[in-house]
Amino acid sequence: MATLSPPPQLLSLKLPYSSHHLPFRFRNPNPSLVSSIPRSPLAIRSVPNLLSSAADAVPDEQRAATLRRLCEGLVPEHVVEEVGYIEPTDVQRQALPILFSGRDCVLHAQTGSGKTLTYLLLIFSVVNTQRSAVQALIVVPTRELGMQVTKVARTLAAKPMESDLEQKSCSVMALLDGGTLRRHKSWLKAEPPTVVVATIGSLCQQLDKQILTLESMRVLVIDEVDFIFNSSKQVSSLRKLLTSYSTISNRQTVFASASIPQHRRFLHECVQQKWTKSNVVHVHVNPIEPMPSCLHHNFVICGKNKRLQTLLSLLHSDAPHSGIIFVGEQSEKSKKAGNAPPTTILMDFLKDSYKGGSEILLLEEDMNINSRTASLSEVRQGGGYLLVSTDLAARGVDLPETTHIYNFDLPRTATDYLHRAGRTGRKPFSNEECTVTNIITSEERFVLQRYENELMFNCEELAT
Ligand SMILES: Nc1ncnc2c1ncn2[C@@H]1O[C@H](COP(=O)(O)OP(=O)(O)OP(=O)(O)O)[C@@H](O)[C@H]1O
Repeated sequence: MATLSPPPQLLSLKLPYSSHHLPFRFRNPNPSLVSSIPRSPLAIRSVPNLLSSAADAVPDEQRAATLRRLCEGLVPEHVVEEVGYIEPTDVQRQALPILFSGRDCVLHAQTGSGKTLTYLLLIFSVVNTQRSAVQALIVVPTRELGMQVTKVARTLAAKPMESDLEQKSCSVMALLDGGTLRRHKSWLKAEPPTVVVATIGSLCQQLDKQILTLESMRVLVIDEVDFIFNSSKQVSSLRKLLTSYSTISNRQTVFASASIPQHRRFLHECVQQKWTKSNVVHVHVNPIEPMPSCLHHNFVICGKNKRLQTLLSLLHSDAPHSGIIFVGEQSEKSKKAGNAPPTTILMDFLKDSYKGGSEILLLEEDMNINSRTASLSEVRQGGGYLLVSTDLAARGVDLPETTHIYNFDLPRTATDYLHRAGRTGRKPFSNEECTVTNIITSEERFVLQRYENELMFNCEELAT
């Protein structure tokens, strides 16, 4: 699908504007950007049409609006400066005016398309740092994603030295599984942070003990919403949270994911259950191309007992600077039989046989929290890496330098494929080509074919 974006341009430039303060709580969006979006309840089915007609009605000059222009008068100046990007991605261009108008949104856009910045800009436009209360809550499925979102939010919130010292800066707390809840409890009691990024388990503990309350909440974001709804461990807590939040007045709700299976049903349920207001907007970017187009998909067929050797020859021929190797979870049966986990077998093999320069790191649920944190921070340090991971790294984790994905085991569903593949190709305006290579047996070819049909991409066979 054609994008609305002008040609690629230099990214990550800090804009040369002075950093005077604009009002934090000025909530009127640029009227011409949202004037064609009716405020009355929407027929959900008409939402995609409505969005495209809203975009069509926007004059060319506004269609090319910079991020700064979209945020003008709504997001504090120092936050806009910290963003650094000039051009909005498609999801940012389409969703920001709607979010700034106060509407609830389902952000449904490709992996790596900038959904995080979209909802964070909304949060910075809404919160009042003079109030000592938690006003925004971002729920994420994993500790790893939580740490990443917290880091981006804190970077954006950081105020420059020369800024108005009377204005308090926005504080961001990470309330994540594996953290020290006692420390959080004292923090929440003494000086509530403005924004909390939480995994649902840790969040519910604090809500149940009434250490954290929802009363002053203005924005609730559920990131990777389909994953949390699909997780038997997390879904009931999420439903409970959404039901409690639905009683709060003056609230805004945002759901985000690159995959929202049966999205019409989901939207219907959101309205029925009052998780969102009835005029919720479904911002669906690139619906006919769910997979980023810069990805090349390959497969190699080999026997089950040849997979390690096949991976090794792929690594030697690709010589990836930075790559992720996804491995399936160990089955209960294999655990009971006392077998070593597949991740351990693969790590041992690579450490012995792989002679490339990249550091080999591991990320999986069974590691202790400190080792998990250490692996990801080493990867983020730059330099080359080969990260061996279970699906723990498949959702939301942003490692923009990753150029190669290897599915050592085929993912269980097309949705899992989409998210694993989406750990590469994460530089929105880059032409860099990234590859996803699947190591499969001949029996698995038809499963991969099914994913290709479902996600509308082509996979090429590599000669061995
Ligand atoms: N306007 C922009 N211009 C250039 N890069 C951007 C822009 N907005 C965000 N990015 C960068 O794009 C990368 C991907 O963004 P982000 O992590 O928000 O993707 P996402 O849509 O949440 O993906 P996923 O569905 O995988 O979670 C990040 O490194 C982010 O800094």
